[in-house]
Amino acid sequence: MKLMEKAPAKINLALDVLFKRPDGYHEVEMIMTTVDLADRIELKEIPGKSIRILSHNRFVPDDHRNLAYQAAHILKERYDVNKGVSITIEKNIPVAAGLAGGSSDAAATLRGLNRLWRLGLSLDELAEIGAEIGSDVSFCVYGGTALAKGRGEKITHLPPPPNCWVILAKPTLGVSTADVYKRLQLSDMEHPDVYGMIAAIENNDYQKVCSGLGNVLEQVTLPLYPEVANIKNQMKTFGADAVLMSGSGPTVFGLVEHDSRMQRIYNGLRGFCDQVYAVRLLGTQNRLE
Ligand SMILES: C[C@](O)(CO)[C@H](O)COP(=O)(O)OP(=O)(O)OC[C@H]1O[C@@H](n2ccc(N)nc2=O)[C@H](O)[C@@H]1O
Ligand SMILES: Nc1ncnc2c1ncn2[C@@H]1O[C@H](COP(=O)(O)OP(=O)(O)OP(=O)(O)O)[C@@H](O)[C@H]1O
Repeated sequence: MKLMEKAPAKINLALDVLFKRPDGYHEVEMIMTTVDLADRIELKEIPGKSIRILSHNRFVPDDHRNLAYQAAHILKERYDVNKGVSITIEKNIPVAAGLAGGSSDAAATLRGLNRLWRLGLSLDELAEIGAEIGSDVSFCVYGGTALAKGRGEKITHLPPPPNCWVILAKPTLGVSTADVYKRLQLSDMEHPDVYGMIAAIENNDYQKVCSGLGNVLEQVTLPLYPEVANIKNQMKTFGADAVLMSGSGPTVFGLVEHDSRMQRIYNGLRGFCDQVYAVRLLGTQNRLE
């Protein structure tokens, strides 16, 4: 028996850090939403009891370091599953990009194995397990649009944002999330208006979503990697309505309403950036089948 799960990327429309916690993590308030750029996860029963990871991407680990492996391992141990599984990851989301690719693969593996192994767990239960794997995994279990608090695992669902194109551009460099958080200076920080962003989404107000975009981690990543600031500027010059770095970077996203302008920005960026995507917001939540 085998089945497929889609693992979509996320962007952060707002990302604020409130303080550093005694456990070393940072207390955050983020508005996350999924976009239509997705890895595809194939889960297949195999003889024996092992967990096998298959991927054609050389940056994706094929052992216990893979977040999808960790998801399968936790479910297997916790629910006494005496079966083997192969997890094939068709990687479409750029790696170490700030788009939660690994987290979404783990979340899709949780949803998929819940079906394959007939565990009968709810999305809330899967999201709780996801939090043990990484801060972005709980959100990725649900997908859609949400306010994420705590270290990212406390999720409040929101309606989908106004419909628009999202142009993603990733410079050819990887960023370590841990390193970015470590370098963050909490004093003199300019905070985005996270609750203003929630109101903008609830009112379906595209202009206010655009004017409210903000990410405190830009204050670390932009000076460290001038290429990211360069891509932001290019996107603005080509005509994006609003531009922001996603997560800890280095991917930059631009919002744009009109098809013709989207095409112009996409073509313009392709001139000097290898990884450019024009995708729609997904906005709505996953459901268990
Ligand atoms: C930057 C974001 O992607 C925005 O969505 C997330 O905040 C990070 O989510 P993630 O990659 O799932 O993060 P994790 O794998 O849990 O943590 C990686 C490292 O980032 C730092 N980290 C992460 C989340 C958080 N709220 N505070 C932190 O300080 C910690 O040093 C941690 O060791
Ligand atoms: N399934 C996976 N796909 C990609 N990378 C993975 C996976 N599992 C583990 N990794 C490791 O995690 C690192 C970060 O990859 P990932 O693509 O998840 O970063 P990210 O998009 O920046 O995540 P986030 O936005 O949650 O911080 C990679 O360098 C890789 O070694």
